[in-house]
Amino acid sequence: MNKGTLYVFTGPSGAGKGTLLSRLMAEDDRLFYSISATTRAPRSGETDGVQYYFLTRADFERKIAQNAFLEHARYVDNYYGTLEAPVNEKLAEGYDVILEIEVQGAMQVHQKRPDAVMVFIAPPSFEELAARLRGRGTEDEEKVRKRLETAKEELKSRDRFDYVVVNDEIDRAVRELQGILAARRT
Ligand SMILES: Nc1nc2c(ncn2[C@@H]2O[C@H](COP(=O)(O)OP(=O)(O)O)[C@@H](O)[C@H]2O)c(=O)[nH]1
Ligand SMILES: Nc1ncnc2c1ncn2[C@@H]1O[C@H](COP(=O)(O)OP(=O)(O)O)[C@@H](O)[C@H]1O
Repeated sequence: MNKGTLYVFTGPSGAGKGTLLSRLMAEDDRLFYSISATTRAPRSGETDGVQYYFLTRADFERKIAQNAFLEHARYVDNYYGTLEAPVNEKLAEGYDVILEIEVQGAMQVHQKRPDAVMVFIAPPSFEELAARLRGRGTEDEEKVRKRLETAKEELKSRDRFDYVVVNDEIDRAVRELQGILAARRT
């Protein structure tokens, strides 16, 4: 029997998911942030086991075959996935577990765990999304373009979520997210 609640946070790359969630995590010790596995290369400053478990494609595919993933998807040129065991452990311990994942994976979780709370983080506009992604400076222009192409599709699925939070101003958006969590805990 799960004691905690599973939250799925989705939204296009550059919308500000990481920024908002790190703020949320810092102020709430009942939350557990699920560390995903990925085949993408670490960015400078990223460490294995902190931002992601960085796996080779062969290791990732082995884990798919072992059914180790709650969900997994290909995003742009890489695999990303949520390992199921730690999520279940933390929910059983009473933590609210946060998944920060893209849309295809979010829909898989929605199917498998209908009680998961689905939250879409949206940028104020497509232009602002592009500006944030370029401003972050973590991807070269070709990868930025691919992410923005994917974002056009992802933005169409916002209506399939329980909540849509527009990340216009960080403090305001964090307060809105805190309100969603508080409503689920009463
Ligand atoms: N399906 C799925 N998507 C993930 C997972 N982890 C991260 N993602 C998503 O993959 C996309 C790319 O992530 P990343 O390369 O770290 O870029 P960033 O999120 O823009 O910093 C983002 O939309 C992430 O939310 C996961 O475990 N499963
Ligand atoms: N509300 C906001 N206003 C302006 N810039 C923001 C806002 N939220 C996030 N950013 C910036 O936008 C970029 C993308 O945010 P990030 O959290 O990395 O997005 P995601 O995790 O969704 O890919 C970062 O450079 C971040 O500092």
